[in-house]
Amino acid sequence: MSIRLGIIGGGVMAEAILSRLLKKNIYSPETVLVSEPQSQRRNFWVNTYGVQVSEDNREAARATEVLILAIKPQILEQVVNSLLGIPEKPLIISILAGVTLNRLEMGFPDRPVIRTMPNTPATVGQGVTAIAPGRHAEPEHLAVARDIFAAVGAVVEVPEALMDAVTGLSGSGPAFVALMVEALSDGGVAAGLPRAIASQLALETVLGTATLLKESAIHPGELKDRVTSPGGTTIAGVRQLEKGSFRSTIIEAVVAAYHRSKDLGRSSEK
Ligand SMILES: NC(=O)C1=CN([C@@H]2O[C@H](COP(=O)(O)OP(=O)(O)OC[C@H]3O[C@@H](n4cnc5c(N)ncnc54)[C@H](O)[C@@H]3O)[C@@H](O)[C@H]2O)C=CC1
Ligand SMILES: O=C(O)[C@@H]1CCC=N1
Repeated sequence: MSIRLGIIGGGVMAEAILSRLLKKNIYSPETVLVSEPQSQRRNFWVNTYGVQVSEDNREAARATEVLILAIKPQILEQVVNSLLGIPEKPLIISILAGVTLNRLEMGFPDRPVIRTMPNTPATVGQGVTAIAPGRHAEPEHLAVARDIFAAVGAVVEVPEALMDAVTGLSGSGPAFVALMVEALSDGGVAAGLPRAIASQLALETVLGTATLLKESAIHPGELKDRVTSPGGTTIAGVRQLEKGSFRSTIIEAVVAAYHRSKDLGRSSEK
């Protein structure tokens, strides 16, 4: 059977995306090929998902429909070189942080290319992916990319100039939120809770608050006002957060990740 979908780099994000595509029967395992240099990881792919595997990137590039680049930005050049002269013309979808459409189109001249930024909640179908089409991407290519990422969560289309900002926020954001869940749990333990209960309370609080904000569409500041009783417990905590520059620290974390994404893009063009 011919390969419809090729994936170069079978790591964390490849698995987050492909596991859902397979689960939703958008691709069947025998039509997918993951190219991955680590033999242990290749075995994992075969044993867990039944997809085809290879250590040769050119095998993945035989894909008739889509080739997803899921390697680290730092090895893009090596991967581009490994694919020089491939005759097939699948739609190329990059999930690489920072790497510009200009760089991708230099590596894959005249081919349809779409730059995207998914995030790890894709693993449970709760991701959000921003997509930006390249010069040769037609509406039907965009539709294919939308279908792929809709299988793992929400999809937004943004101008390419905003992709580094997206990376700083939703691409890196799951790590920032995970740190916050961990810190909430630590706070509970510091106040005397057993760890297991503290972790459950922390996680459910973040999940419940996010769901409430999403379903009610109220502004986060309004929700904060609803929780803070005059002279109560919450305002005592908010006061401490403000002393510790909580919001400013998060803002600066997103901006630092945005700058790092830009740096990765610049290095990949050298
Ligand atoms: N981890 C995350 O939360 C997100 C990552 N990304 C982007 O996704 C890309 C992949 O990230 P992860 O999955 O986290 O990395 P990872 O390190 O888990 O996966 C990369 C895979 O590529 C393989 N690889 C190394 N050299 C190769 C080569 N020459 N040819 C083919 N495969 C090769 C590695 O063995 C590894 O399995 C990165 O560009 C990153 O910027 C995008 C959104 C979120
Ligand atoms: O840390 C990184 O570079 C990747 C891109 C977005 C999330 N993880």
